[in-house]
Amino acid sequence: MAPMGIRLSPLGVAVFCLLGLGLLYHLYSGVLSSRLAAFRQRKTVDLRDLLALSMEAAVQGGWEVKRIRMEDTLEEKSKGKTKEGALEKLTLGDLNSHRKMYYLIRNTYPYIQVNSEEHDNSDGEATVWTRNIPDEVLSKIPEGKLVPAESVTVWIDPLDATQEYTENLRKYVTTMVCVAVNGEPVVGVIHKPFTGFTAWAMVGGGANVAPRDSYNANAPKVIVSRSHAGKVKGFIQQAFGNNTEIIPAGGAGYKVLALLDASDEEYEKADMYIHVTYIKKWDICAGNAMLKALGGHMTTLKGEEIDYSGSEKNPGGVLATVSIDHDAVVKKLPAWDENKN
Ligand SMILES: Nc1ncnc2c1ncn2[C@@H]1O[C@H](COP(=O)(O)O)[C@@H](OP(=O)(O)O)[C@H]1O
Ligand SMILES: [Mg+2]
Ligand SMILES: [Mg+2]
Ligand SMILES: [Mg+2]
Repeated sequence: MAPMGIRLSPLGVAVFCLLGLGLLYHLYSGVLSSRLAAFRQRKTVDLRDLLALSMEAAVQGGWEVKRIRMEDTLEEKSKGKTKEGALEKLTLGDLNSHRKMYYLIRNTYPYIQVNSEEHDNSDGEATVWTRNIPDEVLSKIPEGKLVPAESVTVWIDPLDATQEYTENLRKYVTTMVCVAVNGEPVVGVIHKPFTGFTAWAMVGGGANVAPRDSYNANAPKVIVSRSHAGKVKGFIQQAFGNNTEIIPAGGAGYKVLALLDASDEEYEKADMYIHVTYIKKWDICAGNAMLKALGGHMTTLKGEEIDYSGSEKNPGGVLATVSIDHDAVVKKLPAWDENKN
């Protein structure tokens, strides 16, 4: 019996409850669907998959780099000047390689951040990764490693050593991909289009290159830029003496391989790599990941770690070593002022 003599019909109660539920649904559906969307975006990616994809991208970009060089259709242009006033060259090799590499990665993982040195206005390429992981990777890295997609930044250099590419100095030319997680470089791929060799490494995973047996930290052979050298020679002589052997070479990727035991051709066997001008993160991230995976270091000239998220700029120079006391080398370097080099 309801109070004050009102009788509730069961049908009325049911209709009332349904109306109430409808109202609640209406009020909360917006909230629920946006929560659901946010949940879906919390995607993960497997770093071993990203390594294999990076290798595939570097190889496919490398085919374009090689083809354009063989056909001698570089269509060399200038993108402008570096901070120090050197011409920044751009060729069809850089652009075609960018298209292959960038869209292969973007189409496979549309929700991760990919930063390439080059850009294009085309509609892109309809390529997707085959999901094939090379046996050499599977045997050295038996298990995948998941990370949140939003923590990943991929850096692409579709053609490193463009200057040397235009001079037909083929051995310096590489294509590179790097994967950083929360700004830390963890996967590095450096591919040589003209020998077909692909160097790869994953921090805490494995690598197909290794440090050499010995390095000379006291009287080192130092590898440096041949086309963006700045005042590197004086800087090195101040640290290690006037008779220090300095090896000018093209390409940031090449110079990292010259520190290692890479098997595809003869390298100069450098003990350290020093760069003093304004290099970008797509030039150095892959080498940094590779050295880190092998127990080595790449830092600014003050010994600071380089953060591979956010802006592409690295104004603090580069010191790269492996199997030697990196901090002791930093201490030997002259005081560093980025505005004076
Ligand atoms: N001061 C600078 N400003 C801009 N880019 C620089 C630079 N110094 C070096 N780089 C880039 O770093 C790479 C290696 O340089 P180097 O061969 O002189 O050691 C080259 O990459 P790209 O060829 O991909 O442009 C070069 O353009
Ligand atoms: Mg480069
Ligand atoms: Mg480049
Ligand atoms: Mg360039």
